[in-house]
Amino acid sequence: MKNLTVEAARPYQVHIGSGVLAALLDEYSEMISKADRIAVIADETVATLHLDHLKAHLMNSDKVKFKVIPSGEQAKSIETYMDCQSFLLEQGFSRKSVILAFGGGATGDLAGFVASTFMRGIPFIQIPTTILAHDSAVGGKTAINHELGKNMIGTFYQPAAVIYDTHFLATLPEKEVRSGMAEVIKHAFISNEAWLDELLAINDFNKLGEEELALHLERGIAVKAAIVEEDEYETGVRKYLNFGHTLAHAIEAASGYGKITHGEAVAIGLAYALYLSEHKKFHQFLEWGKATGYPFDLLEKIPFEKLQSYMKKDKKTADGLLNFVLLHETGKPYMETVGTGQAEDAYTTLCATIGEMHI
Ligand SMILES: NC(=O)c1ccc[n+]([C@@H]2O[C@H](COP(=O)([O-])OP(=O)(O)OC[C@H]3O[C@@H](n4cnc5c(N)ncnc54)[C@H](O)[C@@H]3O)[C@@H](O)[C@H]2O)c1
Ligand SMILES: O=C(O)C(=O)C[C@@H](O)[C@H](O)[C@H](O)COP(=O)(O)O
Ligand SMILES: [Zn+2]
Repeated sequence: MKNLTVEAARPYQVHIGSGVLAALLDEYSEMISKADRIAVIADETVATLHLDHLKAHLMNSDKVKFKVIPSGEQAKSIETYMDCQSFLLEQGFSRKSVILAFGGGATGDLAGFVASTFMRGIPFIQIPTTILAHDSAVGGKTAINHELGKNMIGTFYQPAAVIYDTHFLATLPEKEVRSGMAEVIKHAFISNEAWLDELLAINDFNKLGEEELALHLERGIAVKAAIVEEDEYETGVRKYLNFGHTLAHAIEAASGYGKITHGEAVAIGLAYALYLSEHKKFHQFLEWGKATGYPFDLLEKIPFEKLQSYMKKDKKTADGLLNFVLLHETGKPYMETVGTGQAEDAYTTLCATIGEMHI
């Protein structure tokens, strides 16, 4: 098992390894057993596949209550948020209670937001179950979506711990593996060329061994943790973690939340940002995306005007100007304001390139 401390204002540990859940629940048993109530918030799919396993290692007590929420982006709705708050109130939760977020990034973002606002904040532990959640479970961004923009309502609220048992990843469908690997390669692009080259050499995610995957997740977590430690509240360098996201979030909102996975949208956003950066690996990244099955062709199905209206509401936008994370080179991100004309030209060229490459 690997352990990493995130030195945020309130430091916490990220534990990662295969089959580590039981030992770690034991490690946090004092915090959990001291709570007057414990809510396990799990999405439907994860509950069906893995809740029995979690239950087997959790204390068997009436204090533990289970709240099953819809799978995917539907979890990040105001309705699910209010449903969870009502559940906590009805079940007698108090300021001495704890929440366990059991699922992928959608569950973690929702449960974190619930925890950060219930009675002005109670502790929560992230128990992530997706590859993508190596990113979402660390760093303390919580959120729900608004029809006008992704993650528009949320807080910065760090978890008390992250218990990442990679055993759960075995049941992920291929689409979700692909989605998660987009955030892994994002972390590589903003940090390390040699690691990036290793990832670009993968042409079939099915061939990724468990140990190899765990190594990539650990590297991604280390990159994220270092940036969060430097800039927890995103006044500066934390924006670099948003590489590819200005367009990605616009695609997710414009196509309807959940129609395309977050990671698939991020992959398209990365291609766009690489083009704008005139990055030497732009074409290589498109080839990699083609081999590994990212749906780049979805981009041309959404008119630029629609994307632009969402991008103008991006959290990095100021005074109506589009601000993108770009790369001088791998590992050297910077912020750049891009004019509407240039943004539209880049969209048109990217769509044409994707068309020519038949992806
Ligand atoms: N807070 C952050 O810093 C941050 C970072 C990145 C992404 N995000 C957010 O995270 C969300 C995406 O996270 P995600 O990709 O984990 O999505 P998700 O939570 O929607 O999970 C994806 C799908 O996989 C299923 N699933 C989860 N674990 C499974 C398992 N072990 N086996 C089989 N199926 C499983 C889920 O039920 C869901 O249908 C987005 O909303 C994104 O905005 C947040
Ligand atoms: O942790 C961060 O900071 C990130 O930007 C990580 C992103 O991968 C993630 O999708 C995040 O939720 C985006 O945040 P937002 O502030 O742009 O909504
Ligand atoms: Zn993301």
